[in-house]
Amino acid sequence: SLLADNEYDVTVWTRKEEQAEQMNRERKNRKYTGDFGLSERITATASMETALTGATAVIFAAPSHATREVARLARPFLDSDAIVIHATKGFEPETMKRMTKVLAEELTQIDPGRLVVMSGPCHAEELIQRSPTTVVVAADQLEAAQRAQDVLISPYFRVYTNPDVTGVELGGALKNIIALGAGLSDGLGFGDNAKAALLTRGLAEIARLGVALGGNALTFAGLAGVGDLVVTCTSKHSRNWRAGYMLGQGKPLQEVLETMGMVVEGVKTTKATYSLSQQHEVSMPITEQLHEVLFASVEPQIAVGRLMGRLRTHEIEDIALESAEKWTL
Ligand SMILES: NC(=O)C1=CN([C@@H]2O[C@H](COP(=O)(O)OP(=O)(O)OC[C@H]3O[C@@H](n4cnc5c(N)ncnc54)[C@H](O)[C@@H]3O)[C@@H](O)[C@H]2O)C=CC1
Ligand SMILES: O=C(CO)COP(=O)(O)O
Repeated sequence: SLLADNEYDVTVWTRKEEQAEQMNRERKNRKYTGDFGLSERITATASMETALTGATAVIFAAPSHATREVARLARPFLDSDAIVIHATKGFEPETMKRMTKVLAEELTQIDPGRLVVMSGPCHAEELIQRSPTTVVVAADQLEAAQRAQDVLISPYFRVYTNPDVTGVELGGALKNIIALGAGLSDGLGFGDNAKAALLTRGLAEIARLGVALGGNALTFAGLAGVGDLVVTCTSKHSRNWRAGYMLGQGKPLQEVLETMGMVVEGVKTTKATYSLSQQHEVSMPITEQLHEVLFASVEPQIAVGRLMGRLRTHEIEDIALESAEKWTL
């Protein structure tokens, strides 16, 4: 809808023929955006060839576990000059690869430096209402990020550029873990103090892993870091928060995922991130305890006790070290 407002003709690809037919017939995407009317500029199709023939800009927005499969379907029809943007927030589950890596491996006709990631605080439910929204686009090549910015920017959608592809992708993926934790905290009946703690200490561990994997620390203070963390931990639209809330109320994971019926990226991301943190020897206590709750049947209350009872430590190690003389560390 944003692109249609920007006066582009838009083709939405969906794997389900009946969904494409319903969208074209009723001019609504009932399951996902309810009664919101779709612009005449939008057409849906289940044919990748129809979707991509003549396309100058392509946005991949499948869940992370499906991105490789969708990219493989797209490869034969994608023009090598097209600007390719992805909006997926997660890792490939088995390989723990970031989405630009997966796309680079599959879309071999596209120069990897021109692959763009879009991330930041943006719930579709609000964007479709044209509520003011800001995001960041990152690519190795500035010209690619600027082309994406050009296509997407609108009076209600402000788009910033950033050269830090790694940081922007990691911020978008890792915030989902903390959103699960924030939901869980609310589901357990804890207050705003607990949620603020999760957000702040969550950001600290996101940035620790992000920097270890090559991201810029400042990116995590931006839209793809703290911005997305705030929206996803506090919004009623957040699926990850809602899933966490149900877990906090004592529902088993399988039941939570079935009730949601939509992708909850944070679950698979917790597994992948826990492995990455072990591999890179980065301390991620919140991720570790959430991993225990999700995959080792540890009771949330026990996990909270373990987090609160950890060995006492400095808030910011670097500042403590700078003050070593004063403090005689
Ligand atoms: N919903 C939102 O506001 C935002 C979502 N995202 C990201 O976008 C990605 C998708 O999320 P949503 O659209 O919200 O999820 P969703 O669960 O609402 O929709 C996912 C769509 O992907 C389709 N799909 C699932 N497996 C597929 C496969 N193997 N091949 C083709 N299509 C497949 C489903 O049929 C469904 O239409 C996620 O990575 C999410 O983090 C990013 C920013 C905002
Ligand atoms: O990434 C999002 C908003 O920026 C969507 O988050 P949820 O998956 O938690 O709904």
